[in-house]
Amino acid sequence: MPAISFQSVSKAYPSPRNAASDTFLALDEVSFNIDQGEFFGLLGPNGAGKTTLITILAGLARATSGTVSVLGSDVQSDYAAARRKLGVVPQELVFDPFFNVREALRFQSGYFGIQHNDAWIDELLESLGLTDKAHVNMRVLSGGMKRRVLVALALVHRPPVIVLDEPTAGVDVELRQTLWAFISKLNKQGSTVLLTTHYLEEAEALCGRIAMLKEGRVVALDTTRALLKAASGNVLQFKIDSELPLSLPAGARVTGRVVQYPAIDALAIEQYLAAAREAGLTLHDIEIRRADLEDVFLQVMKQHAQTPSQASKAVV
Ligand SMILES: Nc1ncnc2c1ncn2[C@@H]1O[C@H](COP(=O)(O)OP(=O)(O)OP(=O)(O)O)[C@@H](O)[C@H]1O
Repeated sequence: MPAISFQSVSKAYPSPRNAASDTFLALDEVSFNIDQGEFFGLLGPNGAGKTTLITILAGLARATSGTVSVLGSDVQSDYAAARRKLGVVPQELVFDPFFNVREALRFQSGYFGIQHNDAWIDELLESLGLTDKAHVNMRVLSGGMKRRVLVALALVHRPPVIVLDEPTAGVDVELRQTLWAFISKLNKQGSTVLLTTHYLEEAEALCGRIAMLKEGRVVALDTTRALLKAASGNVLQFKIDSELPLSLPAGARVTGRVVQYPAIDALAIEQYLAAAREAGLTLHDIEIRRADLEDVFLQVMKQHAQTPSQASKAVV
């Protein structure tokens, strides 16, 4: 039995552009399974439909069509059972301002009918670096501390399936390390993890399999290893002091002073370097590296660039 199953999931919202009777498909026939024990990444650009899919998984929104189940429990028809098996860390910082941290965790335990949960609550506080905040009111915690509490709240009932929706957006390095060490430990102990993130180096390091969504459709789904292997070869990277001259070949990714060219072989690298020399460019910190998940992501998104028919994907 899969940990999570999405079968032909579609979600239509009222169209933001067109007449009131029009709808817009935020999810379009999304189907895939996540096996028990996987660390699975769900990636996609802004607006791809990741949060919509997670909201449906958490039973907080209804799919327009299709079915979703958690360890065999349908998220609609068997909501309570599915919810008990899931721990969802939401993207938004939602919390009750009247409780301190320990009270909030006890209250959440009660919601799931769990009494005497203090040993596990202590372990959660300790693992997430929250022990000295246990008696602090949620209202006065910093954003990063509130995010830690959200993780603890999601895990308070020891769910076998953990869903993290951009858990490291805007959080410091220390929390990232603490969080990933803890989540990886739970994964090694058998928990299934579904992660959405825009930090592709985190996804590359943590996830065994990855699905990429674009405009509500799955456009790539494979092991991280296979996705990286299928990417076209190497990347030539260098820094420049000036603008990139127009005479240089197209296809560069430019971030500030850093220029990156996808380079299939040595000949391609030589050609880029020759073009730079002819243009009189001074190159610094020249480096040739293997394509990483960010390169793969950009390649996949480019392959599925919006076509005119998709641009007007409104369904009347
Ligand atoms: N309640 C809603 N009503 C109408 N449209 C919505 C609603 N919620 C989301 N959408 C639209 O559905 C699409 C998918 O949004 P969603 O939030 O799922 O994307 P996402 O992949 O999570 O993006 P991000 O990376 O920015 O969090 C977007 O075009 C969004 O504007």
